[in-house]
Amino acid sequence: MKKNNIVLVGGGSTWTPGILKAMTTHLDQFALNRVVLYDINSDRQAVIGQFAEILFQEEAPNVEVIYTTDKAVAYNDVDFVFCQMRTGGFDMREQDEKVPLSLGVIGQETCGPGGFAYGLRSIRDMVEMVQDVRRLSPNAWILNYTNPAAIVALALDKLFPDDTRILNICDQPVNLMRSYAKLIDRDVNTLEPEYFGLNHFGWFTAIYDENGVDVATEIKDIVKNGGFRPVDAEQRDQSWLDTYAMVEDMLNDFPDYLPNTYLQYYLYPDYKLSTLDPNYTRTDEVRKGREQKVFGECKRIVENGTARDSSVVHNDAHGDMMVEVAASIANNLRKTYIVIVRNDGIVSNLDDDVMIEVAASLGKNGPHPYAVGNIDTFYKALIENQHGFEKLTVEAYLEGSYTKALQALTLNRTVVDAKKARKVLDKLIEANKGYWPALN
Ligand SMILES: NC(=O)c1ccc[n+]([C@@H]2O[C@H](COP(=O)([O-])OP(=O)(O)OC[C@H]3O[C@@H](n4cnc5c(N)ncnc54)[C@H](O)[C@@H]3O)[C@@H](O)[C@H]2O)c1
Ligand SMILES: O=P(O)(O)OC[C@H]1O[C@H](O[C@H]2[C@H](O)[C@@H](O)[C@@H](O)O[C@@H]2CO)[C@H](O)[C@@H](O)[C@@H]1O
Ligand SMILES: [Mn+2]
Repeated sequence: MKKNNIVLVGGGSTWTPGILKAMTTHLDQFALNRVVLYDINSDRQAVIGQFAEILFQEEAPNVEVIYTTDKAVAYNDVDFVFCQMRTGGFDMREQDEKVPLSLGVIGQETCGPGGFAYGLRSIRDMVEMVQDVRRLSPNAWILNYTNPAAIVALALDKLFPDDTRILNICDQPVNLMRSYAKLIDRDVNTLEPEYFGLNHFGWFTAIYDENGVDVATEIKDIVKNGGFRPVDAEQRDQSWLDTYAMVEDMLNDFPDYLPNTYLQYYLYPDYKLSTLDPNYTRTDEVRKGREQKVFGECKRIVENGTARDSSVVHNDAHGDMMVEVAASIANNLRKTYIVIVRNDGIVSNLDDDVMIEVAASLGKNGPHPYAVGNIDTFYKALIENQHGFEKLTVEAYLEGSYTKALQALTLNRTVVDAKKARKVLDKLIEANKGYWPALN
């Protein structure tokens, strides 16, 4: 098996220790020669980088570990880029959530105006990353997890249409699959999904077990009676438990398919707004929770010189998926993953340029998506509206267009009212000075 050189962009991310741990436990599936962590923030990078050195020294001493803030080191001779950057960090995530909430609109990092603001920040850094990687490692696979993945995917598809080695992925479908599997007491690896939609905006239409039986109805019947929880509920903050509980409402209203949890913001914007605190949002929860825990634990491990006693830095759906996706490509395993690809007829009654999220076989030539066919009016209309929002967001960025930005926000189901959209847009422009292009 080929030993891969990989770089983690956003090496100082809160998710990095879990991903590194997953790498050390998947070496038989995804062999490693060199792991580079790259971040623009040297302080964050140093903490996680020193942890990485200890982890690999203990678990895989033959793998070279480097942490750096130098792109030339990071992107040189790479086989796989795992990208998970957050332009503007948690300070700007806080603005994405609190600015809309201050004006009575949903504040969420990937949905609605928050996702719009984050998208306009992410595009610039993501484009730069692709250009840098391609200069130094023309054949590297770029596996992107950076959010808002829907907007990032659309922008990269528009700007690098011939680059067939960029793949955008979200871990939420896998996390939902793991949660369903627990609900019906099955091994998730025996289940095969059918899925369509946009990122953070899709539905499972079927889930087949190893005998070809669709178990979606069994899952829906349990969820509709309440008590749906994430597989890793004991590690979750209350807001995530509330989010999973909303799947029951969605299914009772729209029983056709199992919905992605993020649809709650688009289907029940008034109710969700009434539950959100403009002064204490998910960013506050993450900073007090995951960020402190991860950085505190990495510092403790560095002081003690061992990671062997650590239960905080563990595998999770996110890390496992990132490594398993890379393994499926590197070793041509052609396993099924839900990924984001250009539609090009997969959903027959949607435009070709929509970046859809769909199940695909993943091998050395990339994703081969499974055909979906025609989708029903309700789903088609929801997706086309949301795609309009995403497309106009990308065009607003590329053209520096205030009008397109206003159109995008007005289309979004969490906003709708154009006067509200204008107020939110103007306040977001102020908050994002230095990150966004000028919008005229
Ligand atoms: N696709 C998914 O399903 C999924 C799942 C989890 C996280 N994510 C995404 O992963 C990213 C990291 O999330 P987090 O909560 O750990 O955030 P974080 O702020 O802890 O980590 C992001 C890191 O990226 C760094 N960074 C910012 N700009 C950079 C650039 N231009 N180049 C290199 N590094 C840069 C920051 O300094 C920071 O250390 C976010 O985009 C998040 O939305 C996606
Ligand atoms: O609010 P955060 O920062 O905790 O999470 C935002 C991310 O939420 C989803 O990711 C899940 C993931 O699906 C699951 O496997 C587990 O690792 O928890 C994550 C969240 O806690 C979403 O898919 C991502 O896009 C978000 O970045
Ligand atoms: Mn996601």
